Amino acid sequence: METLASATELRAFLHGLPGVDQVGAEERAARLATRSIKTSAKAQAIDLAITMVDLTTLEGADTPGKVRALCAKGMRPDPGDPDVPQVAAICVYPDMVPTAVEALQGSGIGVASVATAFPSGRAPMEAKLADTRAAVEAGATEIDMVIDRGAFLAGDYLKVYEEIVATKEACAGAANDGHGAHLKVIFETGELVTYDNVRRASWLAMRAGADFIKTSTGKVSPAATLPVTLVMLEAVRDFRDQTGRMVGVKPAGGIRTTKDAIKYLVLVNETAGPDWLTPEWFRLGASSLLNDLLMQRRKLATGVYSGPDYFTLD
Ligand SMILES: O=C[C@H](O)COP(=O)(O)O
Repeated sequence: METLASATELRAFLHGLPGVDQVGAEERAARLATRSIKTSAKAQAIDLAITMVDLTTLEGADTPGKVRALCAKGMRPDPGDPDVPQVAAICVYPDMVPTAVEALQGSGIGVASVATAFPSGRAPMEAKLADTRAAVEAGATEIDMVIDRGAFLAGDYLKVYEEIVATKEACAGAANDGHGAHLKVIFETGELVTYDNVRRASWLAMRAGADFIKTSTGKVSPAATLPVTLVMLEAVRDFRDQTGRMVGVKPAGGIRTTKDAIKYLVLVNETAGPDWLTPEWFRLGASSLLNDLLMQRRKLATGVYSGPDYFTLD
């Protein structure tokens, strides 16, 4: 993160970024989405995708029992096959963090908490920071904050920048061995409307210290799309070229099939490059993708399609 001269400097920087070629981005994403991969590579891709899943439940009706069941599923996605890798993280609301921390103890799986008045981002700053601190103190290893889209769309970039900086500071709690929680910054790209805004939000968040940039909350349509993710992957690639710092990317919302997951992996490889093809730098935020990955994995291994009833619900 860096010290900014002023709101004027930030606005000039963001508006000085090259505009996104909308047609070009959409065509490139569509072209990459048609790329086929060999069966052996598909098996590897499915396992890689499983390791990248932030297995998510973000419902008003979430209960400790549901969160514990999700944690069990994340640790051992297919009880019938111990070779299936575990997921990257379990993503929950802040009040469910203690339950997830306890259930995942010793597993190495991260506990991601949404924060800063998720999903709208509409609350006084102090409430947003308290939200974040509570999650970190309860043991969250990752914080998925939402930006203030209203401020962004009104052109108040400095406000958004300062919120990200303050949230990053709140992530540096006493928990997590003193290293602090990793900060993912959610743009809600469906509300930012243009690819130019997505590029601006990406650079704004990265300059403010984001560890990850994330497309969506899953509560607004459109959520994650391939072209939006392409724009974000270009941003993290260019940011590393300029600063030497790597930032991760997390598309989230509406990703439900193995086919979709593999399209994202191809996009990562071809846009940011293979350095990003690890759970450290790329995640798939999803509430109901894991079962399809498990079904396709089993089908590849046995030739038999097990059907959704075979696996526990996710
Ligand atoms: O961060 C993850 C999203 O909330 C998940 O959205 P989804 O339920 O559409 O998979």
